[in-house]
Amino acid sequence: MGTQLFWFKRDLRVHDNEALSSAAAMGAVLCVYIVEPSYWRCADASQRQFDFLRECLRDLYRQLQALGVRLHLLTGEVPEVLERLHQQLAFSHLHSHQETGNGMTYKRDQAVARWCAARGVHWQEHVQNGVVRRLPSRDHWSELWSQRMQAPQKPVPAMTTAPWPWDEEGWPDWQAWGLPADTAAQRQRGGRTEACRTLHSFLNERSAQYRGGISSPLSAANACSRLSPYLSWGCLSLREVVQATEQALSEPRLDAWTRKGLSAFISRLHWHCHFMQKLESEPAIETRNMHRGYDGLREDDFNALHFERLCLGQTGWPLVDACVAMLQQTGWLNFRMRAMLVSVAAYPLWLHWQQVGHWLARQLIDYEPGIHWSQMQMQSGTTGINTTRVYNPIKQAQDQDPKGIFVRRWLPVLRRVPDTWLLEPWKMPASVQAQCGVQVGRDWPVPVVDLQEATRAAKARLHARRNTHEVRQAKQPIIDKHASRLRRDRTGQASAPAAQAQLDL
Ligand SMILES: Cc1cc2nc3c(=O)[nH]c(=O)nc-3n(C[C@H](O)[C@H](O)[C@H](O)COP(=O)(O)OP(=O)(O)OC[C@H]3O[C@@H](n4cnc5c(N)ncnc54)[C@H](O)[C@@H]3O)c2cc1C
Repeated sequence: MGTQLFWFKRDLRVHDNEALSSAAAMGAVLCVYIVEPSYWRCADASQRQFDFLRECLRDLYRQLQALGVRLHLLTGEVPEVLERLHQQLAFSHLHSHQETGNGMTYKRDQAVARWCAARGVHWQEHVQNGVVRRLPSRDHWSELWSQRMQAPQKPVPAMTTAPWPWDEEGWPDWQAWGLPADTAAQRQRGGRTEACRTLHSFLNERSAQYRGGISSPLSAANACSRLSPYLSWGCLSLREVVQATEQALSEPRLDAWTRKGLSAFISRLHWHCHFMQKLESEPAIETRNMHRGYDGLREDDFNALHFERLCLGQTGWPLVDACVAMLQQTGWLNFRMRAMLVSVAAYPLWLHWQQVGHWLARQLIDYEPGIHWSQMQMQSGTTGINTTRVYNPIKQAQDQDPKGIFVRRWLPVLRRVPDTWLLEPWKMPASVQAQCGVQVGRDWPVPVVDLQEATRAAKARLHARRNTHEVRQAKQPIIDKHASRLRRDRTGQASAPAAQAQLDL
């Protein structure tokens, strides 16, 4: 066999890396990571993700070094880089994982396939998780997912390497690309070492808080597993997380509360691939409504002021603005708060999901296009197959942050506002404003719309569309293509098949 080229994508680990094991079994391997300027120019990419990736690659470099193999970094568009490399070193096989990425990576992979065909290079794309390429029907998808998750993990392979034909390249300078600077000072650190530490602390120390702790933004940062960025970048395989959790569940002394929490956690790992499968099966949902009957609903009404207030965290609704502040600093939010942000954007602010989705994606260090765009559409009411969920940010604050601890933590300006006015500071009488030193209009914005009125109007517009004959008629094919065939009970256990399962919040 000739030289095997291994192309790391979002699978930044050597353990349980099916594609790497397969390449190593076929001969001497050259391992590359290609930094693609056109990817980083996409509207859903950001410097905080770029910085996180760099940490992942540093860690991967050390993992490979321990195997006597070097990770080579290259910068450029993938087909051009492959062409340059191939001229120096005629590799026979290209190995990678299948990727369910954004529109740019989808087109890039098509270009790579054409390049491989033209050069006679055999491209082996391996399965990475529970997402099935060219899935004919959703009917048996869950069984396939379980089979893949139960398969044995691939051990770290023994490897031989080939001589590298070029000088080593350095890490590219983000600023030199002229892209906006964006760092998240309190974000998680990248790399498998951190990923394993996080998995270990979740399973051994934090999982008792999972049940009951994941909805409030106060407890969620510790109660949630925090594995999302490591799963998105492939520092951990989904299978190893599923199997480690099952191992923890098999511990006879585990209490019932933690057991239920861990079962619910496994059901979310299932949802990880369930949502990604939607984008894999229909890449267009990144750019257009899943249900075309909702086309034109919000597109022409885009309000730049509403969008600016959302992105700056100046909507005037304290829980929303506190979530934006946390997101800017950490690159992470729990599910309920993400859903609330999108609901506020989609209903009272009446913003189309695409611009909001790009902004939110750039904030997230765990950005996973398949989950993200499916969730954006679901929370905006354009899938046509999910119940409309509208989150009232004032009620959410009463339920999830009743003492205002989270809001005051992330919005120092509100620290001296008395509890009575904390959820609606713009209603504070002038005397209270003077007492606490917060002047409405100067220190705190008045919301751009009346929450109740704007939400009522938005729901009415959406429901008017939903109730038309054409929209109802077009629902079934979407259910057939995308809906889960499992109904889950509150613990996340799969039970009887259902036309459309909803995520337990
Ligand atoms: C508008 C919106 C956008 C989102 N964008 C992303 C995204 O880009 N990347 C991403 O990983 N998650 C996304 N989610 C889902 C969810 O919010 C995050 O997975 C979760 O907050 C990550 O934290 P965790 O790993 O601690 O979660 P845990 O509760 O510990 O869950 C473990 C894992 O299960 C998966 N998971 C959990 N909840 C969901 C869900 N609702 N749908 C699909 N998979 C889930 C994730 O892989 C997660 O890492 C989004 C949700 C919404 C509402």
